[in-house]
Amino acid sequence: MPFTLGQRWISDTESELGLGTVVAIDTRMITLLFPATGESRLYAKNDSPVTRVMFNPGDTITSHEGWQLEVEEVTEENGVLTYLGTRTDSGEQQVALREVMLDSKLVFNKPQDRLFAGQLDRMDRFALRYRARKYQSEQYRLNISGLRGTRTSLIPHQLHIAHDVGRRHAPRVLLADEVGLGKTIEAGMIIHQQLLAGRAARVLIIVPETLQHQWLVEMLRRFNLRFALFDDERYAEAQHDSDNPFDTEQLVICSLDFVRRNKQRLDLMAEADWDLLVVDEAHHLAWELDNPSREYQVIEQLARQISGVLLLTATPEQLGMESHFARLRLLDPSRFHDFQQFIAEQKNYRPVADAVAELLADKALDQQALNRLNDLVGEQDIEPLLQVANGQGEGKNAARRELISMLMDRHGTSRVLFRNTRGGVKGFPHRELHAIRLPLPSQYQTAINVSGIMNGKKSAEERARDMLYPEQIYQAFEGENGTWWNFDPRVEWLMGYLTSNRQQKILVICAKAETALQLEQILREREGIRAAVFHEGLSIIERDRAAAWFADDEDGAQVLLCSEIGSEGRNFQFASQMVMFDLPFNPDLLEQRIGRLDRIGQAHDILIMVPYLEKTAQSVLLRWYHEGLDAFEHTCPTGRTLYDQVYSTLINYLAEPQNDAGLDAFIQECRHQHNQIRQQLEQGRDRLLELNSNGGEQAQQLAAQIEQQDSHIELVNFALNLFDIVGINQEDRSDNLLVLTPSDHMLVPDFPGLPEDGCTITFDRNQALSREDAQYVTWEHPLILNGLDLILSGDTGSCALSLLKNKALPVGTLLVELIYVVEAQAPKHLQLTRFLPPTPVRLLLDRSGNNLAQKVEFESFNRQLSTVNRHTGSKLVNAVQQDVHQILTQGEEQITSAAQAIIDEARRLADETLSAELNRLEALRAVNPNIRDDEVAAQEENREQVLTSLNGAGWRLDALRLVVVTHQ
Ligand SMILES: Nc1ncnc2c1ncn2[C@@H]1O[C@H](COP(=O)(O)OP(=O)(O)OP(=O)(O)O)[C@@H](O)[C@H]1O
Repeated sequence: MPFTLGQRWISDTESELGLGTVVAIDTRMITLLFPATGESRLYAKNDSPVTRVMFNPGDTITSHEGWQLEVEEVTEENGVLTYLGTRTDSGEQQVALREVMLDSKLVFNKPQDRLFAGQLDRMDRFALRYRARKYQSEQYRLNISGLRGTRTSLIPHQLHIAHDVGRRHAPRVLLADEVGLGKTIEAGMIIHQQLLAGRAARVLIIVPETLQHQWLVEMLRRFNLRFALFDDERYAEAQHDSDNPFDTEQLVICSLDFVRRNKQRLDLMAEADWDLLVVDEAHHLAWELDNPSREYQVIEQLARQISGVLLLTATPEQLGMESHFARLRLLDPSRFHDFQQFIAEQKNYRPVADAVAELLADKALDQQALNRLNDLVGEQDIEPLLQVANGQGEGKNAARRELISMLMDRHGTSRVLFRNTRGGVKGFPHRELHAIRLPLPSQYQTAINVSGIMNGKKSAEERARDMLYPEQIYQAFEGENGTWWNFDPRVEWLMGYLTSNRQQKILVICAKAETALQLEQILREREGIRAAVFHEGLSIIERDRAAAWFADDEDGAQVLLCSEIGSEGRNFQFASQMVMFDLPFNPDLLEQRIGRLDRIGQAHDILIMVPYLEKTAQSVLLRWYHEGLDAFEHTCPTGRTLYDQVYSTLINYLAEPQNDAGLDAFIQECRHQHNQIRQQLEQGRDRLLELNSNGGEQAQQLAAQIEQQDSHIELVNFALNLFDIVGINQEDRSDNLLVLTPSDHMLVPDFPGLPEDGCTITFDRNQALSREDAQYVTWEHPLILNGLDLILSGDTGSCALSLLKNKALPVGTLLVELIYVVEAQAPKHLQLTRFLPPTPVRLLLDRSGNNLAQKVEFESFNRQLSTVNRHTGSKLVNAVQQDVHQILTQGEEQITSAAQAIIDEARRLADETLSAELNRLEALRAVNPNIRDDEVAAQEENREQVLTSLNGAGWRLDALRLVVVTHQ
C-alpha cells in the first residue's frame, strides 16, 4: 500500500507506541511519528512491519480532543481518509474527522480491531485462551469447587462439613469433632471456600497463644492462605499505617490473650468489618448466668458484629452444660435464650434418633413407625415419600435419605453443631494403658500428713488439688532443699523407660511447668537424655522451637516434656508413646492430653504409660478414669456429665485418699452409670449428631468425586502450556515433581504466586501430602488462578491467523473461528458463576455464514493448523478484510440465539435452585428455631439479586482466528 503524508499506521511489533502518522517519505524509507509517546521510527518502504489503520462504518472512533464519532461514511482524498458521522456527546450529525486528527493513544482491545490493526498473536496463545475459557467455565459449574484445592487427604466427614457449611451465607456453627479429627482442617476448608466464592473477604482467627504459629503454618501449607499474625509489636507497627490497624490486613490471626488485654484494641477489632470470625479451643469461653468470663464477653462483642462465626472445640461440654449452651448462644442469641428449654430439648432426641435408625435399618416400616415419622416431620405431607421409602422400587434408598434429612433439619441442633466421633469415623489405632504402681516415699507421706493438719481450713477441692501433686506439697515445706526428684520413684522409672526406648519419640506430660523443668534438668544431667520443654513460661517462639526440635526426625529431641498447656491443639502424632507423669484434674483434660497422639495421621497403636504412687490421690484418680470411665483406652463422652454428678464424692476421695472406704463400690457405680449414659447418648443425641456430622454415603461420594477429578490429565496439560506461554521455566524432577523458575522473557515481570527463586510443584495429592516443600497445584492454586486471570483479563491470544493445509478444499478458502463469551456482571458474593460462569461459545463460519463448529471439534482442528509469519499474516488479513467484516456480521446474528439460550437456561437453573432453597428454609423455620430470620431474608434477597443480574447478562466477542486454506 503506498504511503502518503498524514496517513495513520500502527507498528505490528510495538503496538504500545499507539497510532503513528507518516511525517516524511523518501525514495526507500518512510518516517512515522508516534505522538502519544513522542517517538519516531524509520521504516523501509517495502516490507515494513506496520499496518494501515482504517475504520469502517459502524465503528466508534476518538478524536485527539477526546470526543467520539460513530462512523457512517469514509471518504478518501489522495490516499488520506476522512470519517463522517455523528458525535456521540452532542448528537451533532455529518461531522467530519480527518484521520490525522485521530487520538494517538489508540489501543485495540476488541479482537476484530486488533486483527485489522495487524496485531496478530501466536496461534498457541489463541488455543490457550480458548481452553482457559472452557476449563474455567467447567470448573465453576462443578459442585466440588472450593474443596479440591487443599493439601489434605480426602476424609469424608471433613468434606461433608466443609461442603455443607462452606456454601452457607454467613455460617455460624460450632465445630465440635472429638480431639484430633480435623477441626482446624474443616475450618480451613470452610474459609478457603468462602474466600474463593467471594462470600467472605476478611477473616479473623483467634486462638490460644500456643497455637498461633501452628495455625499460621497450617493455613499457608494446606490452603495457600497467607495470614498475618498480630501481636503487640505488629499492632504497634500497623498503627502507623492506618487509624484502625486491623484494616491493614485481610486475613489475621491473633491470640485470645492479645484481644482480651486491651479494651480499645478490642473495640477497633470489632469495628474492622470482618466477614468471618474463627475461635479455636472455644471451651475457654466460660459462662455462668450473671457471671460471664472476660474471654466470653470479648468473643460475644465480636460475634455480635461479625456475620460469620466458627467456634471450634473438641470438648464442648468441658465447662459444663451452661457454658456449652452459652457458646451456642454466641452463634444465635435469639434461638438459645433459655437454658432450661435447651436442657429439655436435649432429652427429646431419642424418638428422632429411633426414627432415623429405623430408616437406616433398611427394614419395612410398620404402621407405628410411619405414624411416628408423620408426627416428627409435622407440617409437610410426606405420604408419597413414605410409600416409596416403604416399597421395593428404585427410589427407596433416595426416599429414605430424604426422610432422614428432613428429620435432621427439623430437630435438634444439627444445623449449628457438628460433632464427629472416633466411633463414627473409624480406622483409628488402639490405645493401651500401662499403669505402673510405685511405692509412696516416706518423705511424701510425712509432708502429706503435715499439710493435712495445716490445711484444715481449705475446701475439699483445694485439698484434692494439693493432694494430686505430692512433690509440690513436699517442696512447699522444704523450699530450695526440696529435691524431691532424688527419692520420687517415678523419676527413676521415667529414666529407665526413656533410656530403654532411646529410638522412640516420647511425649511426657505433667500438670505443672515446674515439674517439667525439673525433670528436664534431671534427665539431661543424669542420663544425657535430649528433652525439649514446653510450658507457659516460655515465649511463643521458644515454644514453637521446642515443638519443632521434638518433631525433628534426625537431630531432634527424644522427649518433649510439657506442662498442661502443651496438651491442647498440638500435633504430635509422629510419636506413639506418652507418659503421664501425673494425671490432670478432669476427664476433658485427660482426653486433650491423649489427643496429642491419637489424631488423624497416627500410624501406630498408642501406649499410655502412667507411673503412679500408691495410696495417693493419683491412684484414686487413675482408678476412677480407667475403671469408672474407661477414659484412657477409649474416648469418654460421659466424662463431663459423670464428673458433675459425682463431683463431691470424688473430691472427698481425692482430698483424703487414705480413707478409701466405699471406693470400690463408688467406682463400680460410676462404671454402671457410664455404661448407661453412653448407651443413651449412642441412641439419642450423639447418634443423631453423628449421623448428621459424618455425611454418610453422600460424603463418601463427594470424596470419590474429588479423587476422580484429581487424576484428570487436562489440568496438567493446561498448566504446562500456561507456564510455557507465561515464560516460566519448567524442569522435570523424578517422582511427579516439577521445578518452576521465572525466565527472562516473562509475559509479566512478576508473576503472582511464583517466588523469585522459583518453587517445586506437584499435581499429585499423595506426593503433596508427603513432600511439604512442594506446592500442590490444582485448579484452585494461585498459580493457576492468577494465570487464568492474566490470560483472560488481557489480550493474550485474542486474535490469530493460521493456515490449514487441506487439498480437499480450494486454496484461499476462508474460515473464521469466533469465540464469544456469554456472561453477566455481578458482585462476587452473589456467586453468579454457579449458574452462569463466563461461558465460551465457539462458531466456525465459512464465507456463506455456515457454522461448522459442531462438525469440526476444536482440538482436532487445532492440530491440523499451522502458523504463519506476522508479515504474511498482515498481508492476508488485508486481502480478506471485506469478507471478514461480512462474516462477523453473520456471527453476530448467530450468537444471539445461542447466547440467549444459555442465559435462559441459567435463569431457569438459578430460579429452580434458589427457590427450592428458600422454600426449604421457610418450611424449616416453621418447625426448627435454629433457622435464623436473617438467613431467610438474605436468601430471599440473594435470589432476587441473582435473577436481576441474570436479566442483564450479555455476550461479547472474546477472541477470533482466521483460517486460510493452502495446499503447500
Ligand atoms: N484431611 C486431612 N489431611 C491430612 N492431614 C489431616 C487431615 N485432617 C487432619 N489432619 C491432620 O490431623 C491432625 C489433627 O487435625 P486438626 O489439628 O485439624 O484436629 P483438631 O480436631 O483441630 O484437633 P484438636 O482437637 O486437638 O484441636 C493434624 O496434624 C492435621 O494436620
